[in-house]
Amino acid sequence: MTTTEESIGSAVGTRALNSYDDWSPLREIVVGSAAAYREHVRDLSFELFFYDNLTDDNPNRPHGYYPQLTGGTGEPGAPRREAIKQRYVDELNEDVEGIADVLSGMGVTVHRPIALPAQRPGEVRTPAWSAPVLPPLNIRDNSLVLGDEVIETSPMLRSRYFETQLLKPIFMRYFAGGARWTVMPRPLMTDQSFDLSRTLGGNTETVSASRLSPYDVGTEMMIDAAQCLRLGRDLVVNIATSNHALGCDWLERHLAGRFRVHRIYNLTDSHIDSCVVPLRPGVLLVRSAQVMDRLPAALQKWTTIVAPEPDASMFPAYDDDDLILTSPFIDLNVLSLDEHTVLINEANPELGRLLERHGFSTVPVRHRHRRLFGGGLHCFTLDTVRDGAGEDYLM
Ligand SMILES: NC(=[NH2+])NCCC[C@H](N)C(=O)O
Repeated sequence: MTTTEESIGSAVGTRALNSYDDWSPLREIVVGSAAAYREHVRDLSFELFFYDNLTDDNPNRPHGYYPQLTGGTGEPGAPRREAIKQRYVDELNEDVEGIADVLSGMGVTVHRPIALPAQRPGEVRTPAWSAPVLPPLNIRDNSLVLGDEVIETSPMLRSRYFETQLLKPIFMRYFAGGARWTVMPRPLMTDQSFDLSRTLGGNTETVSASRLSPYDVGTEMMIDAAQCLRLGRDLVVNIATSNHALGCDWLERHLAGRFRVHRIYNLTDSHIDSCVVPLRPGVLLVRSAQVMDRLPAALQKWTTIVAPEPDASMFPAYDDDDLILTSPFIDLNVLSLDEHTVLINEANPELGRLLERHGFSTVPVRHRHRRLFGGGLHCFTLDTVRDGAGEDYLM
């Protein structure tokens, strides 16, 4: 049954929060919501977060000026806003709802975030800045479920600063059922909070124009849950900036004695799940064989399945003014229902055949615009209950 409205405070119908890995039998999951998606707001945090995609994945757009740290046209600091075609939003909604139905049809309890109201999606406001709210679509990014605990991670995008508030009824229910519930320190997130070193040089201009604010405190911790690979009692964390490193310091101290944290550096700009996804103990789906060189030694012994080379024909054709926000490797961002069954994008049958050759069953689902909305099947889902425990898989 798809639960659209949670009865606040009641734990009835919800098992205890328990999710340590990406592969053990899935019982409960949150599926994101794209309702009221309208536009991209090109503020500093957006430009930095999508820097690699903006420069690498939009070949037909002029990209000599990313990131545009001055805030673009108009009043200094006012970010450029770019509308997203309504057809894409409608098709995305159709696909996400279809996937929620597939999951509940397979006996998984599906929870949904509070959907943004279409007419008044609202603003995020802090003393230092404001930004339009982004819908809670890629909910993998800001909530890290580690066993019986959910950690709301320190966000990196201003428009997502309070995204986890939209998961509140769900977290309240797990809390009522005994879960630990933790919020990482929230950054002040002024321009000066960001480590710009990855994005300096090359195509970058006007870095000196990043603005001063009375709320500047220097570099702050900012890290996404989607930078972490969950492997029972081990956590592999991808670090590409000093913002991430501070976030990882926090995670390591918070989890000491319960989980082992392994740092890896610059596997990718941030999220790890279009580079490597574990399919079962001992088996990793990877973007390329080189990914293995950056993983902890114990993981290098695991078998790898290298995802098929992406092919443009697997994606819809987009116009030059459609912003592409993922790499073409996004289809390896699969969701496992158990150690043998993997939800995959139906547009990538080659991946399906490859997984089947390795003994997996696949469930193909439609998700057309994953490149426009920054995430695949793993990104817009958050598994809250699986059977697995905090085992040591890295012995
Ligand atoms: N959890 C996520 N939102 N993951 C999406 C990762 C996409 C990745 N940045 C890419 O361009 O391939």
